[in-house]
Amino acid sequence: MPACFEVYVETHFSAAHRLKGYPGDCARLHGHNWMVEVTVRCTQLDALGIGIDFRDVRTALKEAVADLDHQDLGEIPAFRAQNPTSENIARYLYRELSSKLDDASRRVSKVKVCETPGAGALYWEE
Ligand SMILES: Nc1nc2c(c(=O)[nH]1)N=C([C@H](O)[C@H](O)COP(=O)(O)OP(=O)(O)OP(=O)(O)O)CN2
Ligand SMILES: [Zn+2]
Repeated sequence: MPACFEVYVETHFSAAHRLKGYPGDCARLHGHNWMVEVTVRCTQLDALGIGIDFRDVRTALKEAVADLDHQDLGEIPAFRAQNPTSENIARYLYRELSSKLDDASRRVSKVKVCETPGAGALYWEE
């Protein structure tokens, strides 16, 4: 069986959103402190025993999240045609991060987004 490590880094961002068509208060503009966790699957370790440096993951994650931080998410092009739900934000960040971090020996395996402690969504592609 091939060796497999998963390396993860978490961060937060603050933003406003509304869920168009939602049958309740989430249809109104409101804010969250979102938690985002990215997990990178690595099949090799370097000479230091590192699959991917936490710092490299954190840099990519902070760059991706910077485009969302302190924004009204509905005004961001990625969320004009789809609601900025946890699911859609997780998919958006997965694709942003995959384009920066994937290589021959590692790939982003999942992104987790939580709007409130204990409730969120995970996205991955198989
Ligand atoms: N599957 C999803 N369900 C909901 C989402 C979502 O993105 N994916 N989003 C919302 C709203 O954004 C809502 O603001 C968050 O709801 P909730 O987790 O219930 O948070 P509250 O602060 O409203 O918690 P209460 O304890 O209910 O006050 C809804 N659903
Ligand atoms: Zn919300």
